[in-house]
Amino acid sequence: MAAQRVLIVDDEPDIRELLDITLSRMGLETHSAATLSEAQSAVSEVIPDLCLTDMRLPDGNGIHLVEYIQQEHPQIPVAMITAHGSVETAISALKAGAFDFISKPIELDTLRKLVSSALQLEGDTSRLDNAVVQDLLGDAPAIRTLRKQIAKLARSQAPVHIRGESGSGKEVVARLIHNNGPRATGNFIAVNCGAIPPDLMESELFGHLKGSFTGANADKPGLFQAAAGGTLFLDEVADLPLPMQVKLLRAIQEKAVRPVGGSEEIPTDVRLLSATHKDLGAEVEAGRFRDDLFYRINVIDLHVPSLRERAEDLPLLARALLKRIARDNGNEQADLDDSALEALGDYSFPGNVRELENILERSLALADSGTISADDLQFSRMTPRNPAARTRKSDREGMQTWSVEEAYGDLEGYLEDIERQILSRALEESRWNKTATAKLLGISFRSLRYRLKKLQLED
Ligand SMILES: Nc1ncnc2c1ncn2[C@@H]1O[C@H](COP(=O)(O)OP(=O)(O)OP(=O)(O)O)[C@@H](O)[C@H]1O
Repeated sequence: MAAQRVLIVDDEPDIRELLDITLSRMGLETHSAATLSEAQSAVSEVIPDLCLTDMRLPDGNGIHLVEYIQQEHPQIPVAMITAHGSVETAISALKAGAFDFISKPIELDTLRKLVSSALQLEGDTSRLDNAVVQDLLGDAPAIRTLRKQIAKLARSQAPVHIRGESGSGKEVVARLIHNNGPRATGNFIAVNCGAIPPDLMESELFGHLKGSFTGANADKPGLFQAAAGGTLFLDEVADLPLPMQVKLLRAIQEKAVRPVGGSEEIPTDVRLLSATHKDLGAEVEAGRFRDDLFYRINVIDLHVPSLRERAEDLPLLARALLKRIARDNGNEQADLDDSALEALGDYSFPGNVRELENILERSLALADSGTISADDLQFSRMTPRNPAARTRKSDREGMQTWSVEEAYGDLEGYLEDIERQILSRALEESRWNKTATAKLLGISFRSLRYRLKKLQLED
């Protein structure tokens, strides 16, 4: 097999030589260029399998080369060589489409790892595209764009922040980025930052040494260590307490973690993906999320559309998910009739695809035959279908606003409708945990139960 080709772009002869020797020892064929214009011609002549470029070149900068390659030969991965500590440059390179960066002075071990992982990216991408279609169901334009972004980002090592409502598929997207990239053979570790008690968080993430606190009976590695060579997915990252945000930022900056009770830092090699259903920018403005951490984890920002934003996908999703559920239950036949599809189309799905799955699972269990009809969906028990027919202005967040005129003739019904919306939103915010919902609304658990029952929101 012909050796893979690497194009080295740097105006310093010493660095070119160092890279040349190291890469040749890895069995690679090297080509070099000292300027931006030389590099652009070499890219078209050599069509390398990888390009390593310095940031500062005598006739331009490396970002231009990244952009040029993205435009002309998007299949070629580019890694940027940056000056020590210049985070801004590294981030601009990643945003422009570089798959990774390495800072000077170049550590040869890091260089070898970077090059090996970049060259593993070569291969049959049609298989990957199929996997993305299968796992991320949908045909709406926003989903098609998302698939393309996933395929591209899977090749990169850049931190990606995934935004989207609860249950919209953020974790599905994170897994696809991991599974289709060079770290696929490593672990994908997902951690829900909102679910770990704050006093255990440091030890969960970074590990602890035996005896470091009561109950620490043995050394325990943390999630960073478990994800080494793979991907760490920080779900609900907005829920990280501020002191923990400082420690996380440090771990990202130093690429090392210090276990609780330890005095030494342990190097880590993880790709960081994160997600939240909150508006992280607004959390920064409100002082609840550190802007320096935001800047580090939000290098690339992906938006997963809510089910409402892609209503045209509903029939396809419902049928495919139902098939999956039926198969898992040992049933071969399952379908939805037109009345069921119409009823689903009328519903707003605050819990998105997860809620759709739950509704279908419950309906299939209730249906007399393998075909689900509108009655089996039992929407009357849980959704305000009739009151929701009132059309009202929506505010920025999609929460409805009230108007006096609309209450005329049915004040009780109107107030109930508003209360129902508030409860649905609070339930969603608290991920359907009723204790947390009651706390959020400042009412007792009993009172919440009573209201859910009264408003037929109980499932
Ligand atoms: N496009 C999709 N195609 C197929 N299944 C999907 C899709 N989107 C979501 N799902 C399914 O919906 C459920 C919820 O998805 P996921 O856990 O990824 O959502 P999430 O946005 O991470 O939720 P949360 O904010 O609650 O963590 C999962 O069972 C997932 O398989």
